[in-house]
Amino acid sequence: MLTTDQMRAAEAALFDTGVEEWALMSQAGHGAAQWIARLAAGGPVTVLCGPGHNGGDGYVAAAALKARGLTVRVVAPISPQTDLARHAASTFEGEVLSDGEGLKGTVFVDAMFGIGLSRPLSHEHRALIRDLHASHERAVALDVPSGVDCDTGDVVGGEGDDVPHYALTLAFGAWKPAHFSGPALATIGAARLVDIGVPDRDGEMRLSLPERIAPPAFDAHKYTRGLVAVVGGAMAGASLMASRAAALAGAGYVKWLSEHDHPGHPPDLVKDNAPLADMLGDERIGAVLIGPGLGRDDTARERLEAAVRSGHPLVLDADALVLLTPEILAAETDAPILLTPHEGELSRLCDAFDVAGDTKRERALALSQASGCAVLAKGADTLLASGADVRFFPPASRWLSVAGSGDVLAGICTARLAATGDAMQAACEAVHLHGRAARHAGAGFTATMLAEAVHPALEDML
Ligand SMILES: NC(=O)C1=CN([C@@H]2O[C@H](COP(=O)(O)OP(=O)(O)OC[C@H]3O[C@@H](n4cnc5c(N)ncnc54)[C@H](O)[C@@H]3O)[C@@H](O)[C@H]2O)[C@@H](O)CC1
Ligand SMILES: [K+]
Repeated sequence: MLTTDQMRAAEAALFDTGVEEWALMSQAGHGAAQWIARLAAGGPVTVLCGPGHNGGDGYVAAAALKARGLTVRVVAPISPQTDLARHAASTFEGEVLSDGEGLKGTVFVDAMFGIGLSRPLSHEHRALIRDLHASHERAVALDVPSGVDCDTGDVVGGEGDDVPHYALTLAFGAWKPAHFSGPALATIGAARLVDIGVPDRDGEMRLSLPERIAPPAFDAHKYTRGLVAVVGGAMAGASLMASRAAALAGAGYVKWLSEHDHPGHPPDLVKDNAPLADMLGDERIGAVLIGPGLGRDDTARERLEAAVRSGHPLVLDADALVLLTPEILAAETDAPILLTPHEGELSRLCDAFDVAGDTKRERALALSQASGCAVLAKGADTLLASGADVRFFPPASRWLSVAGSGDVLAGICTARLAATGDAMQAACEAVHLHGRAARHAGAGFTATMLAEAVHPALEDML
């Protein structure tokens, strides 16, 4: 995944090796045409071409679609402004209109602006896009929906609903942050990457895709598979649900360290209510979760301090994130710590650690660097920051926006942390397991149902 500046640098590096600009544009346009042809299924296509190279890609796609025998019209409210874009336009031998008056068709292709967008869309351009969107059955955006800032996913000078919804967005050469984060997520639709020959380097920002989870080793026993300790608090239900999710996410043994009882306590979950510091002294513990249902009073703070002092790998969620301060973390050892804040908790933590950022990515990175912890910033556009690295995730089921969903995720994170010993790997595996579990749980599920669905999700990922 590349920012606009990194994308331009990657292209420049390719040109330095002798690759022609036209070769890139040609690959982008032809690659796009293949996708558009599928969506058009023989129906008419209208391509809205802008003045720059995004428009150039549009002309190339239009010519390729026409060569396939489709009816293709180009709408170009601004003529091409560079030699390359003019050359691309010259390859399209069909009808070029200056407005979209009365046009109807199957697919509307938005090739107005890409990474070169430099100011808000004019009212005329916004209206043109809206009208073409309405008069076609499906819409495809080339690189990004026009009007979206590639680096942030913000709508430049507008709100999320100023940009219509696209069935498909075709990213050229590399993902941009806008494809997986920010308000643009509501408009992007399915995102697909079109290869234009930009090499895949091991960059700091990447899209995380599900990888196989390692099954237990042949000589595994419950402790080597991961002993998870879930610290409970005043509201026992939340930590109980997290314990259940941890157990189904592959932990060998889950201990519920709770002073309170709960009627839903299953027989296969060991509960221990000896003094917390004693219980956390168990060397065999692979990872500790604290936060769900913890409470925010002095007792809760003492339990959090004991968990941090224990030196075990940690997942801090919910109330633990409300209580956390740099002073509490000062007791930290070298053990990995994963913070799992939602947007409100992330803001609070940024205040507590005295860091700031314009975007969620920048805030999560700043918090990770200030705290030394990995930061899994949850939400519709979940992302993970660790040191300088950022991982984005494909969008998950919207039904995950239910109370207790975060407790389940925290439980899964802790099981994976106990199994892998690596906060970044654990968080990536957990996000995919959580998303997969939501698919198994279907629609309108509760958090308890989601926790149970972690079981078939794990099987999918083996
Ligand atoms: N360099 C290349 O050869 C390649 C370029 N590619 C395509 O080229 C795009 C980037 O091309 P450009 O750098 O030309 O940028 P764009 O085509 O995104 O837009 C730049 C043009 O739009 C104008 N503009 C920007 N914002 C405007 C606004 N709000 N209202 C009116 N005019 C506005 C600028 O003055 C400029 O003429 C990528 O998104 C991608 O689609 C890729 O296909 C890869 C290859
Ligand atoms: K576009």
